[in-house]
Amino acid sequence: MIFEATPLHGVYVVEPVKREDHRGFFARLFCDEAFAERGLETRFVQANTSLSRSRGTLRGLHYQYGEAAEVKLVRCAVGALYDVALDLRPDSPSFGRSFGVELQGCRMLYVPRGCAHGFVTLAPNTEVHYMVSTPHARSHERTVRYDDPRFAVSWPLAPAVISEKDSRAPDFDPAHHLIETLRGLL
Ligand SMILES: Cc1cn([C@H]2C[C@H](O)[C@@H](COP(=O)(O)OP(=O)(O)O[C@H]3O[C@@H](C)C(=O)[C@@H](O)[C@H]3O)O2)c(=O)[nH]c1=O
Repeated sequence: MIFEATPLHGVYVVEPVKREDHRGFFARLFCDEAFAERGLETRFVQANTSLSRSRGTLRGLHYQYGEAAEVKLVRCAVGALYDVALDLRPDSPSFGRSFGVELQGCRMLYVPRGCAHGFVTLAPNTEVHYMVSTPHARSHERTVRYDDPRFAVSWPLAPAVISEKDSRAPDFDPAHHLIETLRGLL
């Protein structure tokens, strides 16, 4: 597996190595040893999937705070998407910056604790699969609005479909977004 560093501390684009033959290919999507060698999370407790019917469906930017902070390993299983990590760790050298990458095929994004995550779909009927390191904790969820002026995330297209929760997320406020609970996660 190839781990490409990004401008965000601890965020990696993960490229599985494909072993090709006349049938097609084989690739590892997760390898405990390869992740452990790089000090990355190896314990995932949930594998999630979502289907977005329309191109331009935007989900995010979501994270869990405090003890519920979670690592995500995200892959687009069907279709294509533009995946974004936003660094909310106050003590991170890349605090406040975002990184986006197109995911399709085997390419994945590793999103560490303390980063918010979201995506916009680039094709109809896009299916996302992602593993998370901490159980879902509704009481510890926060959303940064996709168009929050504080972060000015650059999206490749305007959202055509978005949940009410995501469109109504309040403007960034360190107290509401509890970013102090994301200190010390580096
Ligand atoms: C995330 C999650 C949601 N749910 C429920 C809550 C709700 O009824 C329904 C849909 O939830 P949401 O609207 O939050 O789904 P969605 O907007 O797809 O949320 C996801 O967005 C992406 C960007 C992420 O990074 C994920 O961690 C997750 O937050 O599923 C669970 O039961 N378990 C879970 O782990």
